[in-house]
Amino acid sequence: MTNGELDSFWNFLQEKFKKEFAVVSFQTWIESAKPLKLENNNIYIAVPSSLHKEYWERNISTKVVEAAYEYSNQEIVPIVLLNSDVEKKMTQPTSDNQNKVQPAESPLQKAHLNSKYTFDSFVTGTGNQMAHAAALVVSEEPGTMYNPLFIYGGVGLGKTHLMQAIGHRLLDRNPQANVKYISSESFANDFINSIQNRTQEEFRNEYRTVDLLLVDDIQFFADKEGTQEEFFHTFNTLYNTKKQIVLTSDRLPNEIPKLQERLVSRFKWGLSVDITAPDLETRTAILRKKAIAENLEIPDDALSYIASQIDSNVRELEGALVRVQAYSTMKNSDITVSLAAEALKDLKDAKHQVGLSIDKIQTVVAKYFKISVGDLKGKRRTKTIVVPRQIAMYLARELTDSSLPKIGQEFGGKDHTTVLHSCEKIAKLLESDLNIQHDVTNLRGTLKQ
Ligand SMILES: Nc1ncnc2c1ncn2[C@@H]1O[C@H](COP(=O)(O)OP(=O)(O)OP(=O)(O)O)[C@@H](O)[C@H]1O
Repeated sequence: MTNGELDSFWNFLQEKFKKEFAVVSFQTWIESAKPLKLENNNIYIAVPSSLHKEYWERNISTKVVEAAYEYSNQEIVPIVLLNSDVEKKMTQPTSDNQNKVQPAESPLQKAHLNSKYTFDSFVTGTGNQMAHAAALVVSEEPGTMYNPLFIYGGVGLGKTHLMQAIGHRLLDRNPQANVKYISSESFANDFINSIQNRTQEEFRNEYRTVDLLLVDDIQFFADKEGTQEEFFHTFNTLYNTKKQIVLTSDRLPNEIPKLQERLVSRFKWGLSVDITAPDLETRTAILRKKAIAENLEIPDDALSYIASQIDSNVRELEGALVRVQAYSTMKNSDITVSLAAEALKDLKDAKHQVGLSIDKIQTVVAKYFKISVGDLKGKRRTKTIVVPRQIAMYLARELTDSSLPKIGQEFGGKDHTTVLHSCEKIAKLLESDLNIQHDVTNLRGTLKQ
């Protein structure tokens, strides 16, 4: 597809969605969006608010990929932008477009920090007070008091947010500081690439000269011998030059399987703090802050109701808020407790589907991916089997009440931490990977029939 065909593709899309969406939804989400351009198999789409952006990314993007395929047999992936960002870009003075020098990366881009994850937007309460206090100290006196700072706890409880807040604070105080945020998986990939491309010297320079190194989800170092070896040397260099290291994990260092003893002991040199699930008051405060940031008008009793429904994961809590907001737009009515209850009903129903067994999930997933149930339960680690296995575990967690050990047992006697890792992995991929979103949506649909 070329840019010349953009308009007719957009018309095609509109006609298609008109049939699929209710009138109010169509007017709210689709009509307000504008196609900007096609480039490198991406279609750039501008939307009016961050709520629209979230809604598009969760619910519409996959449909656009499907429609594009139907229209042109091509894989076109949408990139959703905010109108305000697009306008800002357009009003920025441009001198000579032809010979334009690429603007230097901002310190935030260079550090790979999410602009939303600051101390200001972080709500403290029982469960995260100690971690918050430690993070503040580290951001003010990096490399001295608690090195490394090790933040651990369950999924979606704010570890990444807090770790990045340290990076923001350091850059606020010293914009020249060399801050680097990276997930442990990207660190491992960078390292492997550096071996393949013979660029180990650059790799080392990049990681061993930072002022603050933030490594997220360090539990994924388990089993990666070479990466652990490399990280050991990175750690030593930074530590010896009094540079700050902050690590997160879903568990304590000594509970991470196959983590070298010398790393375990180093990770314990500083301070380990945990984050536990927030209580109702904190959850309500988090929702209130998010609602204010998004300019949403939601009465306090509705906020408390939403907070009372999701008790263990702040990421899911934020998702519930978006869901309620989308539902109120669709119904064209204000948010009240009863509207919130209606909006979240499906979510609860999904968790308690009568008769849905792990067995059934395995059968459906195996059929969908054209592999056997034995493959799902087995130990083979090829990608074509590992991803379906992780998706099946994720769905078993989402759609049944089975505990992690029970799910592990049903998948050929796997450890509960393997199940946890799989669920987290898929939850993360669902945020960005359109193929996975597509597969999981299809499978949920089939399982609900
Ligand atoms: N105390 C809090 N105040 C405000 N927002 C929060 C808080 N805790 C979590 N969040 C929000 O919840 C979402 C999930 O948080 P985050 O990604 O930091 O979790 P995590 O513990 O790193 O999860 P994972 O284990 O999946 O890596 C983010 O959008 C974050 O901003």
